[in-house]
Amino acid sequence: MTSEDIKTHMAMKGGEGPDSYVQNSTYQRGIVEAATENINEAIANQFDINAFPTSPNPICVADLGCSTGPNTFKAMQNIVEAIKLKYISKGGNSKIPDFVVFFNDQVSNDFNTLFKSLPPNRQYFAAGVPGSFHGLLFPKASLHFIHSSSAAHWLSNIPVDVMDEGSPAWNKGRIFYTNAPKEVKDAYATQFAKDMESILFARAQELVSGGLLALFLSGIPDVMSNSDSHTGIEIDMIGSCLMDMAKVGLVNEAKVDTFNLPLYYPTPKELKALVERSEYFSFERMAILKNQKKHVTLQSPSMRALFFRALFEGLLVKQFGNEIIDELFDRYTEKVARSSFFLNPEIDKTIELFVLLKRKI
Ligand SMILES: C[S@@+](CC[C@H](N)C(=O)[O-])C[C@H]1O[C@@H](n2cnc3c(N)ncnc32)[C@H](O)[C@@H]1O
Ligand SMILES: [Mg+2]
Repeated sequence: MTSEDIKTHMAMKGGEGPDSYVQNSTYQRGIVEAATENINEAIANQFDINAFPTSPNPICVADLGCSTGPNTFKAMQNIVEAIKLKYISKGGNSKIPDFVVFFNDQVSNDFNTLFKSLPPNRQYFAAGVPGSFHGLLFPKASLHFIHSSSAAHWLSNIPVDVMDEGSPAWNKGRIFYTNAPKEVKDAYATQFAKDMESILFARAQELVSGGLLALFLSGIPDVMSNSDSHTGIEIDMIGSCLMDMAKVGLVNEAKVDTFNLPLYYPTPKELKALVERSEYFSFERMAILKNQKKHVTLQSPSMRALFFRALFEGLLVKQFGNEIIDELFDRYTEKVARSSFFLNPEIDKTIELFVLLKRKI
């Protein structure tokens, strides 16, 4: 899996069918809902409307890794409403500006589905921006507020060592770093650190002075080993289903060895250290959100299978072909149903991290 493969195959399952992201993203919706309060506070306390010359210039907002909807619409509506409210309450006689919302995702994202379902009564002009958020996406100093939810923990690349048979970080027989040797986890952590640096560098160019960057991403608590993470175990189980299939000749084992998922779950401490390193931003706030939705929305093993299928199908098809996907997720559903963690929600240690950064003057 090269970085080019990731770019072109990572997008969530398009369309609006039963296994699409649109139909299987209530979990991520829970994060957007839990974030509302943090966003409102950030805009009320840290968004300085007097610093931005508006009218006739619009306020520009971007959502990075927006996917196909509908969660992005809810997030963007909330941001626009909160900024408008600020103009009404604090702006004196100044006119409420126009708003432009830029919806960003990888080129392989199903933007047609996104555009078709844009809310008809939206209070903003909408545009799609294709490309990776690890690079520059917008002109210099053109954005006032950048938001990203459930996306910044996706990596741009698989660390080379993880795919190198001669390295101690060679990830044989697994597709993720959960339950892998420490070297695998460390290689993933290094890649995440690099990617975060690229994200911050690019955003620093694009934001106006005083502009805000609000990132929401999945993580694990500070005191915990990665194998305790429920999410990690569940992803690991996709790998173990693939290995079962390799044993009976349904997939090529070498392909499992070289396949690895481009995701990393940082701890709050780790993330804080990385963002504080940036010379362009002041660190405003960090919080841990509680997503109430996982166990409400993913009640059955088959719903969990659909959840992961909507996320990973593109990458899995690229590596293993389309023919194995139904069988893989049938096996996965059975494995989840038999596993003890499924019955015990307490094992789920995944947390949602929020960081708020402000572009320095
Ligand atoms: C789980 S979805 C989240 C979608 C939406 N933000 C939500 O909350 O429902 C993650 C999205 O991030 C996108 N993504 C991941 N890495 C990206 C990158 N480097 N550049 C642009 N989009 C990326 C994926 O394509 C996917 O659509
Ligand atoms: Mg592997």
